[in-house]
Amino acid sequence: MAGMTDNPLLTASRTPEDVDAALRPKSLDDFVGQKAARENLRIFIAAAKARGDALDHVLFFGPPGLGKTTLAQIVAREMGVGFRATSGPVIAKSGDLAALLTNLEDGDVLFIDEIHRLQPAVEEVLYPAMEDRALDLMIGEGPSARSVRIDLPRFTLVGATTRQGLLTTPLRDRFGIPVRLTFYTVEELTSVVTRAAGLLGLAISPEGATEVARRSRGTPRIAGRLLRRVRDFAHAAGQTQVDAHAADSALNRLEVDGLGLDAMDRRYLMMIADIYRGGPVGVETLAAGLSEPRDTVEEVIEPYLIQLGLIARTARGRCLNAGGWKHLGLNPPAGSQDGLFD
Ligand SMILES: Nc1ncnc2c1ncn2[C@@H]1O[C@H](COP(=O)(O)OP(=O)(O)OP(=O)(O)O)[C@@H](O)[C@H]1O
Ligand SMILES: [Mg+2]
Repeated sequence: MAGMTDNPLLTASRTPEDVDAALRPKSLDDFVGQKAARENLRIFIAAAKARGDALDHVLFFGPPGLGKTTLAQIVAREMGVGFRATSGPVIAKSGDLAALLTNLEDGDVLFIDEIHRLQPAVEEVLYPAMEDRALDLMIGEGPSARSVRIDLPRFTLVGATTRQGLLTTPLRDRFGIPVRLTFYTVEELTSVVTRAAGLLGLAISPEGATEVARRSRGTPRIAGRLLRRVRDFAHAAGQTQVDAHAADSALNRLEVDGLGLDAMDRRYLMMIADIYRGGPVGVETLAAGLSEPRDTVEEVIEPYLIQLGLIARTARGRCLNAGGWKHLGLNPPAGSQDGLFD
């Protein structure tokens, strides 16, 4: 499993993943929120264990930072099996995947992050592996070439993706347990923040925890990051406990507004409001204007703004909703798409 990175004391330089690892829940009981997904997984895991079988293949999908990697690790731990991790872009050739598969031990979880980015030739190796626990290898070349089928150990493929829509149908269909992760409620994030503060040894009042939760974009990873920065400001100010006021002033200094939107979110909203009079405007145009890849705009920026109802994705492009104008403190122009005549 994650092994060394689980212990922050053993890692000198911390990548963002290591920082995440310190706060990662280790069991389904520790995992806050996503109640339906959690309870279903609990049942499927118990049933597979009772049958003495591997768990069916699981696909986690949803915006970044909601707990896909965390849940993949928890699945392996709750099943009591080994955890091997890789990611779509890292597997260059079908031979690499074949090697990974043949080296699995009975029951192992093979985690493929960013599974929508697998090469087509690599993906084809997965089909028989997932369906029949078999690998089809070509031996020899030319007219004498023949295909040999090799049996694989029982295993569970756990895939994660921020873009379920980019998965091919044959791949998507081979996951018996698709799990959609959704943004967390403020209440759930308050638990996440309180738990994380405990792990960080930081004293925080319930109101302080709620303030951080409210402004974390529905995302545990952001809650963890903001909490660390709030802790830094509190230390600098010599405060021993973070209360609502301390959290609020720290978050203001981080330019995180009352809805949890950051500078990039506001630039995005301002661009639609200011330059495109509320839209509709195409996502490519917005991405170019923000100097951000289109993927980032669609996967990271937009989902939460849509969830808040500030913008809408329409066939002709993105539009600012009444709530979006209001959040910017602006009035929609007369005759705009939204609000006045709807
Ligand atoms: N339900 C939860 N309770 C507490 N902490 C959580 C929860 N879900 C996620 N976290 C924390 O949020 C951080 C990000 O989680 P994780 O890495 O699993 O997200 P992800 O969905 O895999 O993101 P990405 O799409 O970027 O890979 C981790 O530090 C993890 O500990
Ligand atoms: Mg992840």
